[in-house]
Amino acid sequence: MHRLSRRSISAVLFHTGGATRCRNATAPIASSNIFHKSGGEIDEKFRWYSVLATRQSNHAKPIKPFNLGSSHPFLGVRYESTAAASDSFNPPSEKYEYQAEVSRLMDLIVNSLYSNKEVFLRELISNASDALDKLRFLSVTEPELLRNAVDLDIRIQTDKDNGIVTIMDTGIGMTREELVDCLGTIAQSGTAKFLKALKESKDAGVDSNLIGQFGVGFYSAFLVSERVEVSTKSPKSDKQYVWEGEANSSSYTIREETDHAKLIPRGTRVTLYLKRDDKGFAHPERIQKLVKNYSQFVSFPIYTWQEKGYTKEVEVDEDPSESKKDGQDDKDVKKKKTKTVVERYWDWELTNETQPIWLRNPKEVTTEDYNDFYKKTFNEYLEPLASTHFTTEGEVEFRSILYVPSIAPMGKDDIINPKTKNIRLYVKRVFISDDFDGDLFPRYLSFIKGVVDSNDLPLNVSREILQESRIMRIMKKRLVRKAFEMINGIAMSENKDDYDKFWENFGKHIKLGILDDKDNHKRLAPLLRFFSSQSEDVSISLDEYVENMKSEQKNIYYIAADSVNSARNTPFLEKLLEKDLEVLFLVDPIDEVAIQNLKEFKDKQFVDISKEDLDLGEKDEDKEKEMKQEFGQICDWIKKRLGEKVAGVQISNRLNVSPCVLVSAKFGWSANMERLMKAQTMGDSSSLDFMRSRRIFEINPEHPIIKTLNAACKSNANDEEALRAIDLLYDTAAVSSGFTPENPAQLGGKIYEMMSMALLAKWGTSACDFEKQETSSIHVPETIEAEIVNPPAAEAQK
Ligand SMILES: Nc1ncnc2c1ncn2[C@@H]1O[C@H](COP(=O)(O)OP(=O)(O)OP(=O)(O)O)[C@@H](O)[C@H]1O
Repeated sequence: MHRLSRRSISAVLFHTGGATRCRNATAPIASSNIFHKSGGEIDEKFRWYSVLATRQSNHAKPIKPFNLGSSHPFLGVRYESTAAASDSFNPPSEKYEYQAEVSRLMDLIVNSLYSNKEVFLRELISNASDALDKLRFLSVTEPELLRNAVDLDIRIQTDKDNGIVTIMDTGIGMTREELVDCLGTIAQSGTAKFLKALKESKDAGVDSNLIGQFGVGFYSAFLVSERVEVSTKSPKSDKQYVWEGEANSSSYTIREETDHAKLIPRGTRVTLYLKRDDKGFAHPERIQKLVKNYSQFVSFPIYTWQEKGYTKEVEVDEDPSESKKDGQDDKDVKKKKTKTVVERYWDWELTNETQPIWLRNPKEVTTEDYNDFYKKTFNEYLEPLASTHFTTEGEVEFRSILYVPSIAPMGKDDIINPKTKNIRLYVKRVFISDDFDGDLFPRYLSFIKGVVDSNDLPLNVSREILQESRIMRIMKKRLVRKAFEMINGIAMSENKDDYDKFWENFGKHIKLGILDDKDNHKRLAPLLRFFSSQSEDVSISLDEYVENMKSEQKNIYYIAADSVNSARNTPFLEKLLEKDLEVLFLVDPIDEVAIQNLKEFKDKQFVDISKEDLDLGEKDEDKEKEMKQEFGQICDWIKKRLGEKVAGVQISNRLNVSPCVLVSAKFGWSANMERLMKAQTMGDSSSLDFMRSRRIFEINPEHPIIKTLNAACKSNANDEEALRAIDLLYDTAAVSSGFTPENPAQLGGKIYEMMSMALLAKWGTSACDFEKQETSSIHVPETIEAEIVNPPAAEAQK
């Protein structure tokens, strides 16, 4: 008989010119049809045939795990490689090109990803489970979809002799169009994410962990298979179709299934013809182990085809001459002799736990179970930071398990993207949706993952109905409260690292919550963390700050800056450090707005120490009066010189080292905010001018510069040098107070000018003379040398 190899099949291509479906902008391949030569003996062809296990024993009767019903398509069937299989005539196949991305992915899967191959089973089971979910969901409004009375389950059968694994489901199946759409293109997020992560991966080689993290969906079948066949029947179509693809091929074929032995009432059968080195996956025990490991929490029963055995007694024929005793005849001896034998048979075995974990009693579920469920449900690689399992009763009843992931989602946009598919909503165990737009959690808590199962919502619920639903609103409130309890649990935990991790990953979300959710300020505020003047390396909570407050201290002080380093060195801190008052350092751009929104914590007002009217609780009216008398004139003189640049000049109560500082108006932008707003205008900050807050110039009356200027003002208010010193003082104060100088080059010029004046005064020689001198011959007088080592300004700073 003519033997037709697969290679020769693909070579037998006939151009028919018939209608060919070809998608994705790839050039249509000429309508090529593959004919399986009638009567040809083809190795790879397998036929389904029924083998009902013979169960004769009345001893250990095998227990059937469930009643399949006679119409079940997969009842006790197994593959057999047989030549007789090719008797039927296969209809023409249509050939399609994969979308470019799929080709790239396939190439990667086949040629680069060697480790973690076993995830193929997880991916295919997950697809089967999704297909069953879809069917169950649609059948709520279209009960006729379930007209073929087959159970909703997944069955995995192996043929270890031939290296074949088959995953079958009775789910929604696919029409011909859906086959092209789903198994030739990448539209869905998981695989697209994988490709993106791969692209972003710095090293040119492939990180084998990525596949474990993301999965590559259906295409992972090619991790282990040289050929994949998907035979599928949708209730929307009268016909069953077969998709066939090979590793290392840029195209696939689709044909109609005509072999009656292979027809199924509904669902999908994925047949994997394993690569030579991967045939080990076709061992029934290995598949069983993988199902237990990866798909324990799939909410449909998963059966695997297992060899079983039971013992029975059988009679043994013996040689009568050996055992016959006097008076016994042959018959008596035979009757008594039996032996125990093991009878082998094959049957389906339920391999997973079908009661959803959230329906179980929390006391019986271990942390490991929760973590496994999390990883498997959300395709996560790392364990969650925390989880909570609860049932709410009363007005609305629902069960839920929520998780805090251990890392923030990749990509900057995710922080404000509430469409995360992180919450899976079930109604009476039927999966309804994971597509929520802030309906169950506010956007700042969109990182929370979990499942919610309610008996109170209608099954045929649309998004619009969900949004309007009072039940959803109540659910949202309770879920948010539980999420806060869970996060608080991390904060309270003895393991400080956990909260540090949480804060690093989701601190921004919490701050966003302060802006977005006024009603929950009381829950959000204790979660905030900041560095402070007394804790520069370890961030502290507001509770810790309040506990650490001085008895007479009324306010919570803060300064916003671009880094801890700038905050630590700001002149605004001087007096507070001296008085041992703690100051929070707000170094994240969102911090300042968040704190301004919060306004107070435990009845203590937040006070920006860079703003006017700073009250440090030490009012001495007599001293103030005295100071005003002594320095009132210089204040007016400086204001006159600076004109519109400042709204006023005042004697400062916050300085003890610096000569002056530029403070912002109470309700205006701080220097930090001005810098941030300017950065957002991308260069053109003219529109911001009117938004700038008025600035107040504060002077330190104890500082030698101010004292000297005070004397100059009193003796000659028109002294040019003194007036220029005021200009420089203003520019320098602006810089040290965190403002951007208006004219940096001019400021540089002023500093150089002052430097030359100072040098000339000290060295008593002109620059020209200085240049003329040999460096080695410069004589530094002893007194000056001492001053350089320990300059007067430095002494003042001490
Ligand atoms: N057993 C199946 N029954 C019905 N449709 C299926 C089945 N397997 C795959 N599909 C269809 O093929 C599509 C692509 O599958 P694939 O596994 O590549 O991605 P996905 O399941 O959508 O996403 P992900 O794997 O990231 O969860 C699915 O969305 C589904 O529409």
